[in-house]
Amino acid sequence: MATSLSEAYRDTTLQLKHIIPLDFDSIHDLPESHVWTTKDNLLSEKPDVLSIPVIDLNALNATELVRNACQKWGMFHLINHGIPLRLVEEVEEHARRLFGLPLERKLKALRSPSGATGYGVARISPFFSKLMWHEGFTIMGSAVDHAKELWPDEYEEFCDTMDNYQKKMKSLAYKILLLILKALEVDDKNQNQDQEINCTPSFYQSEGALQLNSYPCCPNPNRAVGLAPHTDSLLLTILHQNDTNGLQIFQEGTGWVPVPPVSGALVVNMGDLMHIISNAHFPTVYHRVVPNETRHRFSIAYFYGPPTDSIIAPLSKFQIPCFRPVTLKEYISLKSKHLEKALTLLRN
Ligand SMILES: C=C1C[C@]23C[C@H]1CC[C@H]2[C@@]12CCC[C@@](C)(C(=O)O1)[C@H]2[C@@H]3C(=O)O
Ligand SMILES: O=C(O)CCC(=O)C(=O)O
Ligand SMILES: [Fe+2]
Repeated sequence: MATSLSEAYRDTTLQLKHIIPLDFDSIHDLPESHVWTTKDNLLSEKPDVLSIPVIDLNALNATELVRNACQKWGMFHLINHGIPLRLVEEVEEHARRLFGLPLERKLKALRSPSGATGYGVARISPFFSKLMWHEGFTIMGSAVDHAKELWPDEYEEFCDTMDNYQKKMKSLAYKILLLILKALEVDDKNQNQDQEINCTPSFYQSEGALQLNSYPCCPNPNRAVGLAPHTDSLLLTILHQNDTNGLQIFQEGTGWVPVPPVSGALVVNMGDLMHIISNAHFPTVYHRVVPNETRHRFSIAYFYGPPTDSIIAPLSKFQIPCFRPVTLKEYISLKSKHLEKALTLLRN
């Protein structure tokens, strides 16, 4: 039987400091464990002169807009995406309620040392010597087991909302994937011949994962990091951010560019697998989150990827593939050992 996404993420055992977040409620000064050096966090940030494009999913020229955005940024804001605002707000409210619980309650749903789901710090944490001003909650499939640990008697509404959101995200992600494949000029004729594209129905079987992120107000935001720079591993990520700045993406030659929230829009960014199938035409987005002194940031990220036994390779229209084929399972394992270097290891 194919390995599930959560099993594929279950191969490393972590130290507790790389699982248990800080008790943010009881902290008034930035602890030494969370002080990053200038080199880590103060790379110059550009003012808002550059902005990530806003694309209407129903625009007649959506394919072209997506192609340009993916080539230049690997990212765009999406409007007219069809996800009811009410549902997005409900997910955000549940996230607020969850992270608002006292630490000892949240620890009941702590991710196990070799587990993939539940409450904890970001998975990339062991790669950095300092800890992040962040707490997360990861859902793969049903959230019921962890939700029962948090709220033994009233977990159903949380689970229903998360299920509904994941279902809607999955079909939106599939629509976006088709648009991106079109942008890569995989025409319908090719689609029938192209083995990788023939995999798209199996992409639809993908489980995806949902990550609730919380970045509490930070006493010394200039010396702390919300989420350390990283790229997302799967095909694409669909992100909702509350009305609080913090997300930034790195552009070669420019530096860190802020991605302020656009009301009603969702942020779509390319992940490592899209970089591979596009034969490096689309960058995988290197991004980070900086903390805020007065505002508590929440974000909801949906990671979309094919089943873990799928083979990921540059589309066959690219005659000189710059990456070797890899199964998603193998890629997850490479990434958990080598982080950003995983992609380089696949270069032909
Ligand atoms: C399906 C995914 C995608 C994961 C791992 C797993 C569940 C949690 C996701 C994140 C969320 C936070 C950033 C990241 C880098 C992390 O540390 O955990 C993401 C990672 C990835 O995109 O690699
Ligand atoms: O909070 C954010 O905007 C970023 C979240 C993120 O990068 C992630 O969950 O992978
Ligand atoms: Fe990310």
